[in-house]
Amino acid sequence: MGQYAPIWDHTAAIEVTKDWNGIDQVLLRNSQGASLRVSLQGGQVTSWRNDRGEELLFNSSKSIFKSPKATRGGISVCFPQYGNGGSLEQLGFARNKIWTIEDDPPSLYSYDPQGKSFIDLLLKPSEDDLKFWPHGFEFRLRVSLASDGSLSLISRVRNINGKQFSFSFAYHTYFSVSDISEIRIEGLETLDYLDNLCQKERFTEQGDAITFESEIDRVYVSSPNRIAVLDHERKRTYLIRKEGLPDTVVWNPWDKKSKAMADFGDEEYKQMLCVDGAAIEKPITLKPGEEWTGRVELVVVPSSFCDL
Ligand SMILES: O=P(O)(O)OC[C@H]1O[C@@H](O)[C@H](O)[C@@H](O)[C@@H]1O
Repeated sequence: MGQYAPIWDHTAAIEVTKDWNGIDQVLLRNSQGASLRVSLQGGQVTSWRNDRGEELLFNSSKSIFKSPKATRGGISVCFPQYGNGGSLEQLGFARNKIWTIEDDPPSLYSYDPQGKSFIDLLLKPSEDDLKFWPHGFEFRLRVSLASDGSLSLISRVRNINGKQFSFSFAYHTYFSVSDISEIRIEGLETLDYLDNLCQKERFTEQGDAITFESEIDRVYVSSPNRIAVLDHERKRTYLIRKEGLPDTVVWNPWDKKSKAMADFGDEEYKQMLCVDGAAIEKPITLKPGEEWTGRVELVVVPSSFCDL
């Protein structure tokens, strides 16, 4: 295993290979042996491993690996729609498109690349996309792996249209957990949420942490920028730090009775939990020439070090 290198040559830590559909996927590694893999199919992060090689993201064993759809698991970028309330496919088209690698993107304000390996991806609408969503945009996604193994995603959406447009957004993140009934989420207590299981009715969270004993599908609105997912059995806590993303989606389908999900095993709900940094309640509006940035950083710490 490599030594800690304060200045990590990120280009040396990147490998591009083909997946089984012949689509490029990028493997990022850090000097400690952690890794992450991102596919040009959807810009989806399909794997994130710590320095012991343990997978931190859930991927369904029944995922249908057939382009052009996002697979069930990992982290997918939901844009320009979240949910199935709009005219587009559920969770938007960005995750079902082929992205390109951008070698020299416009520089990122306040980004410190030291010790990180990263890749820049770009999505522009095709003529076909413009028929369904007639707004010119450039979507830049930087996926980074830091020397401590943390993962960050930075999205930049620029309006290159003559008119303003609005969109909603989420990093749809399937965490791998030991057993959903043992998991707690801290940081969302006392907040209002829109309950997707009750036609988006608004409720206020009453518990002092979120725990799971049945299906949950909620959008916590105006949530804090730091949230913790505690997995006692694995003695591991996921810290979610977000910026530019006011909401947090929490979803576990439980025994999937309410949904027909062919790409999901009967018992797999026990090993997954989606917690998504998002902008849903109030869509983002961009005037011509404006750019929006939404960032999330995922850090894993031993449970005893959890500090929001
Ligand atoms: O099947 P996907 O695209 O991974 O998304 C599944 C779910 O994602 C959740 O975040 C939504 O709130 C659910 O309503 C939805 O069904």
